[in-house]
Amino acid sequence: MAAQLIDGKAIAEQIRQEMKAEVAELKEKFGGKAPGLAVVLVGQRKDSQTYVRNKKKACEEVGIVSFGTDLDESATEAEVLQAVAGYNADPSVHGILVQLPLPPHIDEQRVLDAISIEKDVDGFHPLNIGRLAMRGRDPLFVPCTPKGCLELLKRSGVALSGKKAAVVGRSNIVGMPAALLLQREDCTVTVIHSRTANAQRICAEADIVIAACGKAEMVGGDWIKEGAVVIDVGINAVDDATAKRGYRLVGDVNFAEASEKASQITPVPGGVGPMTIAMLLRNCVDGAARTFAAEA
Ligand SMILES: NC(=O)C1=CN([C@@H]2O[C@H](COP(=O)(O)OP(=O)(O)OC[C@H]3O[C@@H](n4cnc5c(N)ncnc54)[C@H](OP(=O)(O)O)[C@@H]3O)[C@@H](O)[C@H]2O)C=CC1
Ligand SMILES: Nc1nc(=O)c2c([nH]1)NC[C@@H]1CN(c3ccc(C(=O)N[C@@H](CCC(=O)O)C(=O)O)cc3)C=[N+]21
Ligand SMILES: [Mg+2]
Repeated sequence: MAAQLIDGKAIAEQIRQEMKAEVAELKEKFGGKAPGLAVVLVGQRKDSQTYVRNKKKACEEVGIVSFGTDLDESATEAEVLQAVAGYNADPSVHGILVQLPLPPHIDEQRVLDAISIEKDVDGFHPLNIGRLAMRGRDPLFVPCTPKGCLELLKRSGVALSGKKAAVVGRSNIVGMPAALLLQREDCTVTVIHSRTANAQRICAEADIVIAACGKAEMVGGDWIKEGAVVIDVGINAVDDATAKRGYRLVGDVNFAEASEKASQITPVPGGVGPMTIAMLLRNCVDGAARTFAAEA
């Protein structure tokens, strides 16, 4: 039986429409003040430029003012820190995102730690992650990609409490926070990583699978339990001379195989990617609303 498609692109579009109305209300209530998002981009990576462009477009659609600093690949760490400090101090900026990865000569941790926790819309600050991990505590911001995965599950009517979930990958920005979020929803979570023995067999026991291992189509049909819900975070470019851009995107899940087993599944592209951007805007609007209320 073929799985039902979870249409991330359509759901993200709907969320942007909801936020558009909220931003208009905020403006009304707080004397015309609008949420502001600043994006710092270092270097000329094609994929990073694409995401940053998509973020700016989405901001405009929703009514968020976007700010940007584009630095050369050769920029120093001090220059990046200076851009962050400027946005930390700027009252019209409510969210700051430093696009990753940074060039190797720049210390990513030092830059991320410099972002004011009140403006950490990526949710990567250790204080936000720490609170996410603790019972009875709440972070100011939840990382956008895992938050997008959970939003897809909720809006697709997937019950989470008491379910077995498997997360393939344990990175700070996707796998680990995704596992924490599922656990907060009362799933019983197994985290699978590169040293996990019998990864396929363990994954095949899960009712819910979030795949974020960065390996094209690694999660095959035999990793998926009949009827499981599959969220594919992976974005992998594979060369394809017949494709418009010379490559096409595939996920970390073998879609053709997994969709024969799953009850619901996200596509790549058009799944988690658009939700990541929608959740970034969500965090930005929430941060601005908190700040406006505190100022009023
Ligand atoms: N849609 C979106 O918005 C986003 C998509 N992505 C995509 O999601 C994927 C994951 O990204 P990210 O978390 O940054 O990647 P990382 O490379 O940082 O992490 C990959 C994780 O997968 C694990 N892993 C690698 N190989 C295997 C294996 N053979 N078996 C089991 N686990 C394995 C690694 O284990 P170990 O810890 O042991 O090394 C690691 O924990 C990528 O495809 C990326 O492009 C990322 C961000 C946003
Ligand atoms: N500080 C920081 N925060 C991030 O959130 C962050 C980052 N750095 N670095 C890179 C990753 C990756 N990421 C994506 C965002 C959108 C799509 C997206 O919109 N994807 C479209 C396709 C895009 C295309 O066609 O190339 C889709 O899946 O349908 C993908 C990936 C955010 N990341
Ligand atoms: Mg680095």
